[in-house]
Amino acid sequence: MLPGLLLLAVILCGVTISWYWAQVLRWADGIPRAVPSNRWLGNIADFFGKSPGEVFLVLDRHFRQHDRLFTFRFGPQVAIGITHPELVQKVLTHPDCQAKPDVYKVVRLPNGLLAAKYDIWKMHRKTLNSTFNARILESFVPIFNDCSRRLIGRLDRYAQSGVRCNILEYISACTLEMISRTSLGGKVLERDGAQQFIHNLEIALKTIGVRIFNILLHVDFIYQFTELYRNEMKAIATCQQFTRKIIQDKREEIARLFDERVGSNSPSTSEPAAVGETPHYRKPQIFIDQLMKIPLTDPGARQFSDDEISDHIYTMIVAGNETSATQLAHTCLLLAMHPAVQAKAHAEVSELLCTADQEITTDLMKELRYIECVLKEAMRLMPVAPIVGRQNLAEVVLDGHRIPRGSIMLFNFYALHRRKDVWGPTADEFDPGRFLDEDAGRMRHPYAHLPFSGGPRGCIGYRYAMMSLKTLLALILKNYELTTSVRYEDIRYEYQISLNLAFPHAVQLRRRS
Ligand code: HEM
Repeated sequence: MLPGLLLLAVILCGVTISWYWAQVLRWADGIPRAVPSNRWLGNIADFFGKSPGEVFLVLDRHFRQHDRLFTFRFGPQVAIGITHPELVQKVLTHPDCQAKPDVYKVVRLPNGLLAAKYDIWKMHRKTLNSTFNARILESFVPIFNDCSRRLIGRLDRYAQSGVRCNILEYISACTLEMISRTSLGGKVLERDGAQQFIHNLEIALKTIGVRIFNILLHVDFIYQFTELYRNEMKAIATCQQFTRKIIQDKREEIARLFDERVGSNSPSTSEPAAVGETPHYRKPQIFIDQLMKIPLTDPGARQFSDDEISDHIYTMIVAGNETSATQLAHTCLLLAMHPAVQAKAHAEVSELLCTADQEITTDLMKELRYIECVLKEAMRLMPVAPIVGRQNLAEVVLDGHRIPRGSIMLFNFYALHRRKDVWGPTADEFDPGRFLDEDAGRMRHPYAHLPFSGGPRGCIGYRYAMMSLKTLLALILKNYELTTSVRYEDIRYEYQISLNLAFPHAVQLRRRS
């Protein structure tokens, strides 16, 4: 009798839950579904037990199979894949779709732009936009040049020995130096504890990459019992000790400068030139200084706390270093695989740069048009941040479907960048020339090429990235010819914190005379 009643209770529960799910998810019924999909589990089987690289391939397949939008189901949780440039634009620019899904919390920087909740993000983004203006970025040009030259020096031993080199390792060290110097100051890597800081930063970044692809580790209760968690906490504590000291020193320095200035009434060398003079900063406008001076330069803005400053600095490092380094390493590999394109890019650099040690100024960067096309094309084919997510804070209507508040929307820029209806039959080929064709550019949908995402929550550092990467690529090509034995058709991906390769970026370097 009792087992019979229990069975009946289980069946009733199952039917009730099933009915309830069906009611809750009714809004999604008219939207095409990713298949195969199980009635109860949805698409979980498609993702379960797969490596991050395999998850990426599954996502790519689903996004390519749907022209406009579709749903994934993970049990009762629904995510909407947005595939058509028109809808991508609508969502990314929609004022009610600027929040991020919960998964971003693994970044652990609640005040940083990348992962902040909508209200915090809105307030901070408005203030931080000014710290990336054209004049401030121009003040970083000497740092971009200096770091790029140091990279060229470090690569020289590979050119001399002819040994293959994993160019990503060297580029990563260089972009970390750039971002550290522009966000924390010129001498930051000479401070006590700098090597430990770099080492622990790498641990913290790798942890984000591991955790983000393991759904079980998203549950804080489970994660806190793992060794990964303990290592992450130790790494974060060491990094924070390092930056806290810098913040403290900076606060004292700024207070001292302010007192001196009030006393002597003299202008600071780091202030912009007076009206009528060339608008140009005489020394790099370091990010941490900008954050601390905000209440001085904008009396309406409130002062950031130490925690907020720390989160903003780490966010710039997390969002800016690995992405820039990996993107440039992909570009170098693509150029090594395509000698004719490399020759054309080198010809442009040779024409514009008379000597190997000529400074790459902002004016010169504007003239490096083909180099820009090469970078854009590499970002199209191998975008390092291909999957991003948004959550809507109010109902939105997409293609006539009412998407309820709190839904998760996913974008796959890798699939978007290879749509044949946008990019033509050669969509999978590496052809930077397609960005030179202005007519074709005008015809193309503005949201068909989104390596930096788009809308108000797109990358704040895209101009910084383009300037630093142009400088690096121009100097690499001026000094070296790149070759590789890796074939374009053999490219396989691994997904870490960014879209990486399943094998090293192995290139051979030959010094150009
Ligand atoms: C090739 C280099 C880069 C690529 C491909 C890239 C790409 C992206 C993408 C796709 C997003 C949107 C992420 C999302 O919505 O989840 C993003 C956001 C962001 N990026 Fe970049 N990025 C690059 C370099 C940089 C640099 C150099 C910095 C800083 C110096 C930076 C700082 C940020 C920040 C702070 C955000 C969050 C913006 C917000 O939510 O308001 N990025 N980036």
